[in-house]
Amino acid sequence: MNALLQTHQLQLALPAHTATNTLDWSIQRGECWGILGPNGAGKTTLLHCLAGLRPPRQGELLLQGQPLQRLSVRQRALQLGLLFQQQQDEFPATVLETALIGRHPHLSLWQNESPTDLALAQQALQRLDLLPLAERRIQTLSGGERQRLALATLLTQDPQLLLLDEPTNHLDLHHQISVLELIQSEVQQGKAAVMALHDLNLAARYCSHLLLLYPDGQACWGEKDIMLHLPALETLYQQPLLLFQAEGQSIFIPRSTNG
Ligand SMILES: Nc1ncnc2c1ncn2[C@@H]1O[C@H](COP(=O)(O)OP(=O)(O)OP(=O)(O)O)[C@@H](O)[C@H]1O
Repeated sequence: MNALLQTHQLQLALPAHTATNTLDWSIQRGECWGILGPNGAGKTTLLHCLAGLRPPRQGELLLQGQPLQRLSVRQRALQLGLLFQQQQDEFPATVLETALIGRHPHLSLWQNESPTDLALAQQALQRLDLLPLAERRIQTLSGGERQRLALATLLTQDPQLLLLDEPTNHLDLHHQISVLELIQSEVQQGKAAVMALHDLNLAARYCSHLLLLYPDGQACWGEKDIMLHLPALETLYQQPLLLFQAEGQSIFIPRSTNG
């Protein structure tokens, strides 16, 4: 079976990425990948590269076996969707209108949204606890509500591969868990997700696989249980950590660096 996304000999076009290693990575249906690394390591750049928004320094990306660069923007958007780290709201629109943008790749140029498109957007808003706000202007939303709307728009788009840049940004504890469980349930239905995360404990709990990205461009990747190696994580973050087990989960706590 084809991987949803494959990279061959990939290197990101970042000046700090001086390592000669290349990324030969394969993302299969049913996998939930976490990208871990310190600020500036290149997690966002990697996600943008996987989405076809930034060319790599070298290498090739295959989306369901097709070279990504040869696919049109619409063909890409039918197969993958990207949640940006920050949302840009330049035009006035309601919550429902914004969720419906997710249907645009599925419509021809002058085609209006159908009742099915509307139902998909409403279902996505419902899953993100936003249906009561459907007619609200997006400029009036709180940070967490706006983040949940971005996720609802992505669910309305319904791509096979979800690329998520810090999906728990701005979310309270309850919504962090509900959003990650929602992503997990999408993956269990045969999609795949790749998400940049800063919370090691959420990554340990919700990801099946991890990619550790170092500031010089070195990377290692594999199944979560192999990658959650304390010394490797301490080197990655340049931060001593304590490791506990609770209810079968690994819990990482940063140690004080003040002696
Ligand atoms: N357009 C740009 N011009 C110059 N430098 C850039 C540009 N975009 C990204 N960078 C630099 O590339 C590096 C990687 O940025 P990126 O946003 O991918 O990191 P990140 O791992 O996602 O970081 P964070 O955890 O802080 O979100 C950073 O040092 C950043 O300053």
